[in-house]
Amino acid sequence: MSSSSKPNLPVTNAVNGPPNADLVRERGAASFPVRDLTYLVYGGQERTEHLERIANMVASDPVFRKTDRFFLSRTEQYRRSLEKVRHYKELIAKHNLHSELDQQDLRQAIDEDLPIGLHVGMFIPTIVGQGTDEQQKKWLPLARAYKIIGTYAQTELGHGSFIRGLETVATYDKSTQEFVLNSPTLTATKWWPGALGKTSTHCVVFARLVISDRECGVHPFMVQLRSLENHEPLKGITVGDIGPKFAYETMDNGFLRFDHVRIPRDHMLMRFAQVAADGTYSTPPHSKVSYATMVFMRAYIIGTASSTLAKAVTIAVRYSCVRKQFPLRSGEPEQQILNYQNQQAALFPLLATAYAFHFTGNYIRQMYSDFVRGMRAQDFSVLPEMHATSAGLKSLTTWIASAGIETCRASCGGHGYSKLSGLPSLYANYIPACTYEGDNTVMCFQLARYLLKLYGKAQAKPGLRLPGNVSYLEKSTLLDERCDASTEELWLDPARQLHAYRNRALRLVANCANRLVAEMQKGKDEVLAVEAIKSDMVKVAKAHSYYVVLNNFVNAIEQLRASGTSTPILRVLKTLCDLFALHFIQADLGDFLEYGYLSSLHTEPLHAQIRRLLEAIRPDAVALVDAFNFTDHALGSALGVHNGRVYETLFEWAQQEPLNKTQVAPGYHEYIKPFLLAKM
Ligand SMILES: CC(C)(COP(=O)(O)OP(=O)(O)OC[C@H]1O[C@@H](n2cnc3c(N)ncnc32)[C@H](O)[C@@H]1OP(=O)(O)O)[C@@H](O)C(=O)NCCC(=O)NCCSC(=O)CCCCCCCCCCCCCCC(=O)O
Ligand SMILES: Cc1cc2nc3c(=O)[nH]c(=O)nc-3n(C[C@H](O)[C@H](O)[C@H](O)COP(=O)(O)OP(=O)(O)OC[C@H]3O[C@@H](n4cnc5c(N)ncnc54)[C@H](O)[C@@H]3O)c2cc1C
Repeated sequence: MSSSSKPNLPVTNAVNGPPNADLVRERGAASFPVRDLTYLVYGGQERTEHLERIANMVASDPVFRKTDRFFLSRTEQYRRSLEKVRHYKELIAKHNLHSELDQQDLRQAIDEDLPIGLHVGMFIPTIVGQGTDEQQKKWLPLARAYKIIGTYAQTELGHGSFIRGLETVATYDKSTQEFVLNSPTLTATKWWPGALGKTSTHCVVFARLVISDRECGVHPFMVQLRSLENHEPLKGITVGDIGPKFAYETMDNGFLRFDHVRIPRDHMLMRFAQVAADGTYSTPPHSKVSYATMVFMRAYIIGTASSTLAKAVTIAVRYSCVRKQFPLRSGEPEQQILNYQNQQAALFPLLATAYAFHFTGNYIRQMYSDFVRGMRAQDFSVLPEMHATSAGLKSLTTWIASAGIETCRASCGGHGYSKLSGLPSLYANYIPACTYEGDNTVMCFQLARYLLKLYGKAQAKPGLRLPGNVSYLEKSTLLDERCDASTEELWLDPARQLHAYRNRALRLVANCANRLVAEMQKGKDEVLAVEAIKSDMVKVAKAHSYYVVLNNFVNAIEQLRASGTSTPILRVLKTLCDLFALHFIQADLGDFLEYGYLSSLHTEPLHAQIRRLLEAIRPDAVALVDAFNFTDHALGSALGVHNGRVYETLFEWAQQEPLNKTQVAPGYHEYIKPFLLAKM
């Protein structure tokens, strides 16, 4: 079956001409209507078409071009991203894109780490989440109109993960009703906040509140950094860019120091904790409520893992259909490299994962909006589950997506190493997601700690009912159960797949809990006992998060079946879900073998079934990446162009290399000529 209708996307940046014949053939052979899968991914036909209109507008606008980015200096890249911000604002006005969703769609289509990312992603959400109604009334209209530009300044030179260790101080001065912000040490310098260095006029600063020598913990404060007239830093403020990074060149990550800077009392964001004029402090209803913006951002990051990985896979799969190496037998035509099993084994599990993470993103969005609804009604009961689940999923998804991009790059051979493939910058710009918004390992401890607590409670109180995704912790009898998937067919049963993931997670939690007790029996207190099981805690968090991802994928397919989704789409999603489930068992086989859950009786059919799934996906591979519907602009890759004119595009883009501006190399006269022409 061919696609039901053609995607309405322009082929920008790629070299025009007849499309690559192999890609055309692959597209014609898809077993499902590609367009319908696109609608499913983006939430329906109307929404897809709306996104396409915005994507087309961006892709055809020269201000948003990306093809020159590799040839610009850091400063030029920063300037270009500011130019894009200005143009983004012009387009909002010109096309009446005043809703938040429209603006988000436009930013996503621009597809660059713009220096307003923190403004919309953390500054505004912190005002919304932590500001009183009056504070919101004062700052939100200014922020939304970009009359002020803000960021989120929490991390310091000396501390990032350990928030309670932050050193910036906000001392309340009752006599003037002001807070005095100060950076008492070098390590108190704010360091890393995006757009802090050169762009922001304001920021939310996290500082330890001190009232009459009493420490009241870390709280958020609104601080103006730069003049709104001439952008000069205000008195007492030292601010600048932190210098070269692994990538992320368009973003001015910054440093910031305060020398006794005074701000009015109503500049502390006081929705949950308050300081009265006389210095009376009212504690927040939950001690971690001021961390809520981070939870929001982690949920957002989980949502973007799918699209980022999907981009890398789209590039690698399309290229692998165009690229040919070796005939199988002499005299035969050369093979598309995607026909090789090893290439499929590298790329198809990542394709399956990109779809799996799509449903994880939907799940966490839903969980987050339930949590916000609760918070508005002063109900913080969901916070621990929300925090733990998002911390674990943020870690698992960003780790897999980062490693996956690199796998895609390596799968493109030499051309993958060219920046023109788009993959090196995709990787370099994405990997900090494993660090920012909570170092992944540190985040895993949070989830593991939550699971260990619940497991302990369930052990102590048989019959206790735990919430959905963690309810397996109640069932210690599960530990005695073994896998019974002794045929290839049985491995396709979602109940058996989920059983394996649940069993592994429970085993690791139980094992960790036992080790904790054993360490304490050896004489360690709880703190030191936890230190002795930390690497196991990371495994626990990952195992649980894998289970959550698979459970959501399985549930999503069931819901789609119930809502009448067509058989060809259900079939292909089920194949992807199976591959996701079986691949990650294969990848962590040791976990399952170690406790005798699996034996070679099960592993042989497991491996065989995975090979069959790779074969089943092969004819649909191009259609499955096409369904993500990326424009050439979004991919920014000569290897991933929709029309498959890979070599033509690579050749043309390489001509832009500044070294090619002259036939004779710069430096020839000084450095090459002397030895070439030297007498022997
Ligand atoms: C969690 C910590 C590691 C530890 O915190 P503490 O030391 O304070 O706590 P304890 O370990 O003692 O735990 C006590 C207790 O509290 C629980 N807890 C902890 N945190 C939370 C929480 N958040 N919610 C609920 N509960 C919490 C904990 O579990 C314990 O419970 P029990 O006692 O019951 O066991 C903490 O210190 C921490 O979070 N550290 C990590 C620091 C961090 O994440 N920093 C982030 C800085 S900001 C940043 O990095 C920004 C990066 C942004 C990068 C740019 C992104 C791209 C821009 C995109 C823009 C998107 C725009 C949006 C889209 C668009 O519109 O375009
Ligand atoms: C590109 C980028 C953008 C950023 N943007 C912002 C921003 O806008 N605003 C902002 O405030 N911050 C920002 N940050 C900072 C970021 O949030 C922190 O770097 C991050 O939270 C990690 O903290 P850290 O640097 O202190 O790491 P560290 O905690 O020093 O981690 C170093 C190592 O120590 C390990 N470790 C730490 N604690 C423990 C422990 N208790 N037990 C065992 N191991 C441990 C970690 O696992 C890691 O391997 C950004 C960072 C980057 C890279």
